[in-house]
Order: sequence, then structure tokens, then C-alpha cells
Amino acid sequence: MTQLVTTEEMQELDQYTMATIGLSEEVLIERAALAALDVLGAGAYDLSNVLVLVGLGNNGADGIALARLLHQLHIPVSLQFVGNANKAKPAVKHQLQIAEACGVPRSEKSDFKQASLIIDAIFGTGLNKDLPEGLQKMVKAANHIESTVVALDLPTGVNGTTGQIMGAALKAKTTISFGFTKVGVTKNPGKKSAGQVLVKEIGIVVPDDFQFSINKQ
Ligand SMILES: NC(=O)C1=CN([C@@H]2O[C@H](COP(=O)(O)OP(=O)(O)OC[C@H]3O[C@@H](n4cnc5c(N)ncnc54)[C@H](O)[C@@H]3O)[C@@H](O)[C@H]2O)[C@@H](O)CC1
Ligand SMILES: [K+]
Repeated sequence: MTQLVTTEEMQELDQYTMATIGLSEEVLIERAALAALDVLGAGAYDLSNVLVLVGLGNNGADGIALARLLHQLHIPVSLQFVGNANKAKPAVKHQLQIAEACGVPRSEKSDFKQASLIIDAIFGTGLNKDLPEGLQKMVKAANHIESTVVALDLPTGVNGTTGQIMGAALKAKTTISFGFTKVGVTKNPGKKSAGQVLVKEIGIVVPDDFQFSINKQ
């Protein structure tokens, strides 16, 4: 049985886990990255040249932590920021400091064709409006060359609640849902962008009296 959540419910559960239970944001990010590493390590992906596309929110922080874990396993990986890294959330800046201290390479502008695997860590549950035009172009270009994409939590551009495409969406081979599957990846057109959806436990705690808006399926 799968429990689906809206992005609002997921945000509420993230907050409860951090503010009430006391698990730190950093622990959740590390667990998300370890969960993704688990999926990548299972052997179904070409890890000869991994490119992690990083956004300015916590989805990006998950991506940077994953890049560090890959780098420490001597897997060729580089990070590319989408947007101005100076405007990133504190968790992203912190992950970036750690990644830089570990020597994770950063690329400014990558040729997607060169990447054996693209990790989508641009937007997750925080997406609340259409992608900026420049990013829509980038997403369309990546989809056009049919690179293999693994999306962290949600494919960038998919509304996690409605399944709507917010201007454009990266087409993933696999989407790794952290904690719970977001209902948007079960509804078209979001479903098509998500590919195979896997759910990974990261330590999210659900209050006893929490009412999910969607019944288990
Ligand atoms: N405690 C947490 O919040 C956790 C979050 N996690 C990860 O963090 C993600 C959610 O992180 P965030 O809430 O930081 O959000 P995102 O990283 O999805 O997005 C970043 C921010 O971009 C802004 N934004 C939204 N739509 C935009 C648009 N179209 N153009 C420009 N800017 C836009 C919003 O301010 C949003 O907060 C999850 O999907 C998951 O991957 C996990 O690390 C687990 C713990
Ligand atoms: K993503």
C-alpha cells in the first residue's frame, strides 16, 4: 500500500520532523542523499560521468550532498548550479562548503551530451510557479537529447500536487521520492515526466493524529 501526499502535506511533515521531533535539516539532507546513492549504486545506471544540476533550495542541497558521496566513492561527478548560487538557501551554501572542502568539481556550463547520467536536483516540493524562461529552454534541450535523468524527489517542473507541468519539465527515467510519493507524479502529465517512481525512507515522522488527504492506495 502506498501513501500519497500533496506537497503541502510533505512540507508539513518535514517541518514536524525538524521542529517538533528535533531531527536536523542536515540529517534529512544526508539521508536523502544516501537514499539516492543506494538507488544509483544498484547498477542500473552508467556512472562514468555524472552531472548534478543543482537549484537554490533544499532539493539542490540533496543534490550537492549526493555529489559529495559519489565523489568520495571516486565516481566522476560534477556540480552545475542553475541560478545564482549566492542567492541559495543556507542549507545549500552549507552543503556547497562541504563539497568544496572535499574537492567536488563544479562546472559552469556543461554539455549534457557528455554526461552519462544527469541528476535533477533543481526543484522539488518548493516549486510554486512556472520555471523561469531560461530554465524552460534548458529543460527542453535536455529532453531533446534524451539524456538519462534521475530526479530527486520530483522531476523539475512537475507540480507535486496536481501533476501539472509548470512551463516545462525534465523527463526522468527514475524519480526517487523522499519519505512519500508526491501525488503529482501519479497524475498525467507529471506521471509521464517521472518515469519509474521509487520511494525511499529518510526518517520523516508522522504525528499520530495526522490526516492524509488521500487514502492509501
Ligand atoms: N526539511 C526539508 O525541507 C527537507 C527537504 N528536502 C528536499 O528539499 C526539497 C524542498 O526544498 P525547498 O522547500 O527548499 O524547495 P525547492 O528546492 O523545491 O525550491 C527552492 C525554492 O525556489 C523557489 N521557487 C519555487 N518555484 C520557483 C520558480 N518557478 N522559479 C524560481 N524560484 C522558485 C521557492 O522559494 C522554493 O522554496 C524537497 O523536494 C526535498 O528534495 C529533503 O532534503 C528532506 C528534508
Ligand atoms: K528535482
